[in-house]
Amino acid sequence: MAESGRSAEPILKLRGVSKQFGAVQALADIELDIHAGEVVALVGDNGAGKSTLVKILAGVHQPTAGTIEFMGKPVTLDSPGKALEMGIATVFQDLSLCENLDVVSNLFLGHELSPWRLDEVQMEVRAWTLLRELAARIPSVREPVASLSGGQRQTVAIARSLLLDPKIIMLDEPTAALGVAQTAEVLNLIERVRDRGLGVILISHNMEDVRAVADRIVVLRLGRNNGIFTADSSNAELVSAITGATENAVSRRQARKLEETGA
Ligand SMILES: Nc1ncnc2c1ncn2[C@@H]1O[C@H](COP(=O)(O)OP(=O)(O)OP(=O)(O)O)[C@@H](O)[C@H]1O
Repeated sequence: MAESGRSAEPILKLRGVSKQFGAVQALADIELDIHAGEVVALVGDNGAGKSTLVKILAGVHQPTAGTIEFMGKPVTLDSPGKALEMGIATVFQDLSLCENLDVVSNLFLGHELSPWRLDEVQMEVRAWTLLRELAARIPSVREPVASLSGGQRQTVAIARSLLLDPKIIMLDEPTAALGVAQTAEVLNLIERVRDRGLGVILISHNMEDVRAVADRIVVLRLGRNNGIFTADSSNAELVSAITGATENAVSRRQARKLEETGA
């Protein structure tokens, strides 16, 4: 649970954040810190409150209680535009890409460099530069998005968010439905985004992916914080924090292994 000796103030700090939908308490008393240059995985079972938390940070939902501080100041994220403007970008699972448009057009959709005279060359150069910096494997920026793989689409969606120069990027299940190679591509990309100094919030059900890139793993259970872990934590510890059960298939397998090795 230690914060690995980090001295810098978090970019994003949530304290006592709660959200009620009528009689349903979706989130209760949530604490979350996100620092520059770290990947924080947000994990939890179905209904744990991950989506609700993401939507609060994306300005879609307003919390019913609690405070959100961004760069040391209390803020109100009362619309998606406000969150983006402040520097919190979200890549939702649907990616919101235009299939028939090419990569450059998708990257600059809605924020073309010059609204009066679209400078195609400038946009293309900027697109290439960014994708090269991210070591993204996109065959051509003039390729329509429809012909790209799942991993490449995720890359385009992430790159598009980066053009707004955010401080925090939230990725909602970025590797869901991706194959092994494409997943590796997206995980590499997440590391590059972290190396650019952004705080990354990764929502994922896949513990292997989470362990591969996350600096900290924040577990939510039934709308509450249920522990903060690192990639070194055992699978059994994580599973029991997620499910609330200390006795489960993973812990039994682990106990058997320990017995066999005599450790
Ligand atoms: N708009 C809403 N109206 C009423 N209840 C809601 C609403 N959104 C979420 N909830 C409830 O809040 C709780 C948390 O849901 P949430 O979708 O945030 O969980 P989750 O961790 O994202 O789950 P999943 O992995 O299934 O998406 C659930 O009990 C859910 O039914």
